[in-house]
Amino acid sequence: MHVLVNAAMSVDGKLATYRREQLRISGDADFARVDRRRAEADAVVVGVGTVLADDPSLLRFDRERRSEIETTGVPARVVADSQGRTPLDAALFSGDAPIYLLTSEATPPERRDAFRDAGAQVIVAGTDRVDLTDAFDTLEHEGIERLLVEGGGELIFSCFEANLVDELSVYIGSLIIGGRDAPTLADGNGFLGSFPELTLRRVERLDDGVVLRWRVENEG
Ligand SMILES: NC(=O)C1=CN([C@@H]2O[C@H](COP(=O)(O)OP(=O)(O)OC[C@H]3O[C@@H](n4cnc5c(N)ncnc54)[C@H](OP(=O)(O)O)[C@@H]3O)[C@@H](O)[C@H]2O)C=CC1
Ligand SMILES: Nc1nc(O)c(N)c(N[C@@H]2O[C@H](COP(=O)(O)O)[C@@H](O)[C@H]2O)n1
Repeated sequence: MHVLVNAAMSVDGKLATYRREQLRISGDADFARVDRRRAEADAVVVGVGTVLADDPSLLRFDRERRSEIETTGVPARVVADSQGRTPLDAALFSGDAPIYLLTSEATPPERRDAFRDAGAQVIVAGTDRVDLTDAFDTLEHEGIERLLVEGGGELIFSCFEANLVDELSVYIGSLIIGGRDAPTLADGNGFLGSFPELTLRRVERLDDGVVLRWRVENEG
């Protein structure tokens, strides 16, 4: 499986304000670039924090790009949600794209059934928190080869921590958001001593910002 993390952040590294409300950081050209990345993906994944904050549908993608790469259908939508906090009326449950709920044993069986009834395929990996390595393996067995991780900061950190990321692209918008409690590109507990190693591959000016793309030098 190839895992690309893509997000938009301010100059000071924030994904949103301290209120954790959805914020438009990308300009039109960058949103068009994101649509192309989604079109190239088999699935797009977000954390439940993003679902609760943004209620994304994740259905926007460049259909022409998708047909150019001869991929049919709609990219699947995936949520990492250890305790089953995703609302059953979330926008993710609308539309035809397949939905995967990655969860843990902490979600009661009846709640898992409710997600199935709402149309999701439920993947249980981990005891208290989603074990992303196991969950991504299961997605791969389901035929997902190209996975786009959109955030937020907690999920992105965990993907790096589990050594699951192959590429990172970040749009840096020309604004300062500030706030010690605002989500950043990689939150979690933070690394100490051993940091993920990145190689800068591309720098592109877009809208009033810049897109940077790195390859991640994974261990092993
Ligand atoms: N600018 C941008 O490009 C983007 C911005 N955002 C913004 O980011 C903010 C949300 O980010 P954030 O609060 O970090 O939330 P996330 O979307 O990263 O979701 C985090 C939650 O996911 C659940 N989760 C399940 N398994 C794992 C795991 N293994 N590792 C980490 N998390 C896991 C956890 O909740 P639980 O334990 O209950 O399962 C956790 O609290 C919003 O403000 C949103 O607008 C989001 C995406 C892109
Ligand atoms: N690339 C990017 N730039 C921004 O400025 C953003 N706010 C986001 N947010 C992500 O897009 C999701 C919403 O997508 P849809 O409206 O459903 O198409 C949101 O949940 C974040 O993951 N991304």
